[in-house]
Amino acid sequence: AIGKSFSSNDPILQYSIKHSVQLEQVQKELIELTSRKFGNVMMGAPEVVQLNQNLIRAIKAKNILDVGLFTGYSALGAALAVPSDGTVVGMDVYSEYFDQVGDVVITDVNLRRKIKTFFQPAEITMNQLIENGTAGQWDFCFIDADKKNYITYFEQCLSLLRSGGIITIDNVLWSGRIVQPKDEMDESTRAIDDLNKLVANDTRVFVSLLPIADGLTIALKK
Ligand SMILES: C[S@@+](CC[C@H](N)C(=O)[O-])C[C@H]1O[C@@H](n2cnc3c(N)ncnc32)[C@H](O)[C@@H]1O
Repeated sequence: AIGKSFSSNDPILQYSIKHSVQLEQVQKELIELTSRKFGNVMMGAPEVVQLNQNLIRAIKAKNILDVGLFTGYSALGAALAVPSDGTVVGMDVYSEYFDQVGDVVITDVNLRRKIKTFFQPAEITMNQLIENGTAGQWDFCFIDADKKNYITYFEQCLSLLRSGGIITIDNVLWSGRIVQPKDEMDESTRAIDDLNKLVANDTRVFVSLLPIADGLTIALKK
């Protein structure tokens, strides 16, 4: 039953969603406008974003990195879960998606001001955060951008996180393509497989790989 709840009719998955996912009005509006303008293929699954929110609440996270902003669904979830002085750094190479959706539906100023956007390659933004002396000061990081840079993002997030902070990584099962023979994999599949192998053997983190949605890894920094 691997797949996002948006695109799978699996009855057990739909039962799980029906008995757990709770969306605020602003999240429903963001999903609706994203689907209408850009489709929902790139959008984070509600079950993943809500799990992120619950992890954020559990560790009392305040400072969040959102690697792959798109229209803002995962960033909005994080902004709803952090306290009023929390910050969510949203990173994307394109501003159009967020300009046309997140910025339109997130009208509550207290919510909107928590989200800071950086429209350039995420690798550059995170290098700047490291150069600015904020390594070790971030609480939670969601990696959901271009797959070929996943190992780079994992290393940067690990530098930026405090001990006890959490990284979640989306699409680690890549619609099941992850179990193909290595020589049949395309560049993205290979990059995700390389990351999965690295994380599984990484003594700097405690790890879980959950087969929910398109596969989600949870890595807790020791
Ligand atoms: C799967 S979408 C993110 C979905 C989002 N997290 C959500 O919950 O809806 C991936 C995003 O990564 C962005 N992206 C691609 N390459 C990037 C890069 N080098 N740096 C930052 N963002 C990038 C894409 O433009 C796209 O908007």
